[in-house]
Amino acid sequence: MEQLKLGIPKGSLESATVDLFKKAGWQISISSRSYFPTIDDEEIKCSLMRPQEMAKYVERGTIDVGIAGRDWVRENQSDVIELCEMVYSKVSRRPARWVLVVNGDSKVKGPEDLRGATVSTELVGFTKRYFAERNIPVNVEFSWGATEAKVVEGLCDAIVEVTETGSTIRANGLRIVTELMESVPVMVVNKASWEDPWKRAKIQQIATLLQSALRAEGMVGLKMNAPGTKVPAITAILPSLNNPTVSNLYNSDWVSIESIMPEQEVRRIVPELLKLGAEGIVEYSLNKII
Ligand SMILES: Nc1ncnc2c1ncn2[C@@H]1O[C@H](COP(=O)(O)OP(=O)(O)OP(=O)(O)O)[C@@H](O)[C@H]1O
Ligand SMILES: O=P(O)(O)OC[C@H]1O[C@H](OP(=O)(O)OP(=O)(O)O)[C@H](O)[C@@H]1O
Ligand SMILES: [Mg+2]
Repeated sequence: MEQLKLGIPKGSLESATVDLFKKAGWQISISSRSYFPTIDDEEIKCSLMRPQEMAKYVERGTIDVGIAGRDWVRENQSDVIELCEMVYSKVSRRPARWVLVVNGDSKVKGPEDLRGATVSTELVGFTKRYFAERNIPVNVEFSWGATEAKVVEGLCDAIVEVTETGSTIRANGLRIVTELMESVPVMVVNKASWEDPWKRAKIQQIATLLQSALRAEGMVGLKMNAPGTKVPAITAILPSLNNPTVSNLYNSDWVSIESIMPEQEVRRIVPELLKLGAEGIVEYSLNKII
């Protein structure tokens, strides 16, 4: 039987990725010391890999497809297909940002003020390219982690670090000078695997379902009954993906109206719907929007 080799990012994105697969319809279980998670789909074989190395293994064909932050895919400059992006992070649904950071009391206003300075980061290649493109000579030093502490301790003049909520930067009394790049998880595919019809179909199945699970987040369905005469007024104010669905109620001049919308719109729209004569309003949650 054919099998698709799939790389799951170990570390910051690990549990968010497993949660997303669950919403998409696959149960992945990771036992504590094994690097080969089990998945309830015999057509897939999972491996846990560091996102820093994911694109390299995809390029070589060790795995067919992997999920890793775009930051590390760029850093590696690997020859892979970046099939799609998926906007999720460690704790939120916002992109992670790589930022240039200095001490709160530093006088640095922009990257140009860092001529001759030492910049510490895990993302060495990208950071070197960033300063070189701007003709700013800096000494970029590789950091194994806990990078924020280095600028606090005076081991460097600035750092380039990833931030999501900003709480690490705040907790260390640091200041963002500028943003260098936004990063979201991307699905990267081996070029030969993409030419294999079976693998391509399987990869597309996974990508579609992951995307549709993400798309459904924060969205709800709203359904109501209303007098037929009110359809123009109600549909005019009702948010929807395309257009609301309107269907006839049996033996009645009332209709049923149904629409998909962001959950936060509901509290605004319900009083207006009631004013327009809607009744029996039902809100329901969605698993996927395909
Ligand atoms: N706090 C965060 N919020 C959102 N994304 C993050 C966060 N930290 C890391 N990432 C993303 O996760 C991926 C891996 O990050 P990173 O290189 O920091 O490794 P890690 O998984 O956090 O492991 P480690 O604990 O060694 O730092 C990157 O693509 C990065 O953009
Ligand atoms: O803006 P925030 O939400 O505070 O996130 C930023 C922090 O998250 C990452 O650390 P991680 O959790 O990967 O721990 P690490 O020190 O092991 O890298 C990153 O290296 C920052 O330190
Ligand atoms: Mg980290």
